[in-house]
Amino acid sequence: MTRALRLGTRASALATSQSGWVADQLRAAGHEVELVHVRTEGDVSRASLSEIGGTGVFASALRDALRAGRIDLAVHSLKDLPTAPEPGLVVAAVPEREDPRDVLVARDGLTLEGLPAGSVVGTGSPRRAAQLAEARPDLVVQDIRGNVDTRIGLVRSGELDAVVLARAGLARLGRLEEATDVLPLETMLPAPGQGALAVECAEADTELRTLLADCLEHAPTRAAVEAERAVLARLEAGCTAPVAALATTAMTTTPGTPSTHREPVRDDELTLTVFVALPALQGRHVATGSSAFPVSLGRAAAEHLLSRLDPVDAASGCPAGDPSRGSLAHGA
Ligand SMILES: NCc1[nH]cc(CCC(=O)O)c1CC(=O)O
Repeated sequence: MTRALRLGTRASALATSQSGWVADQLRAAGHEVELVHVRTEGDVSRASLSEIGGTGVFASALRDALRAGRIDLAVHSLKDLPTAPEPGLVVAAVPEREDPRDVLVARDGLTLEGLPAGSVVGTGSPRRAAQLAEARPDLVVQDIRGNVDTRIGLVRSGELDAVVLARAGLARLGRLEEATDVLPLETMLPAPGQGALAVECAEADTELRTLLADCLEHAPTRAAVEAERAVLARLEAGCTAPVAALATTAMTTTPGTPSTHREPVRDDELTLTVFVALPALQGRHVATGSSAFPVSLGRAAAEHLLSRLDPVDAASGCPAGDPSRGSLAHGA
């Protein structure tokens, strides 16, 4: 294939770095790649993620550009991608995932344990807020928005004592040394898909799909994120809730993996840990299954958690009396 590939990217530092990495991989395989900047509502709006539609705000403009044929491929943070399949488009490749853990960026090099009671920790993510409240009920969690630079700036300016960020994002920005603590998985389970990228193109572009899969696909990561996203797809129907999920195979071993997350020894086995903090359903669940059927594993884990709900409300996936509606705000 000799055509020059137009790779659509958001202008943010994180998006540019992720897209640049994918472009470099493709160029190393001998393909010509041009970066095309696309503006999205998620970059422009100062409103909270749930106010501007929750999931998908970062992806929609790139998807419009793909459908219009203005670009050939787009790179998304997998955790920002809605779970519903997008008609006409396909995730042609899921590259090998970065370390999926969250980190703390705190004043004075403090760790989560070292933060004094009453310290103010910023996050815009209900998933992170729920787990912080569990680990350190004596901290004050403050809702924040903005890109990685803005969020770290709130610590540097003294407005906040700390922020929680994805380690992968800092790594991609070359700012990992600013992390003051890597949060263990038993304290802070990441968002489904965290640390992984999705490379999307037109479903009909079979030539490009093959090229992207050959250059970029990492099968163990694909299986893991499919299991994680199947949990999300089953639980997000109708309620705004903090959901964390991480699946690993022997080939995606994460440092600091807790003993509750039984690390599989076989490549064809997937271990999935799920954390949910609905008002009526708090808990963790660990399941193991074949990596050949990741969606079944994820769905079964979600069903197991839902079976703990009141049977009347289990059908909607929402706890009794939960007034919240709309898509799940798992964007960060
Ligand atoms: N919610 C925004 C977002 N989307 C992807 C990343 C980081 C990279 C990744 O997790 O893949 C971040 C920043 C963060 O959560 O700290």
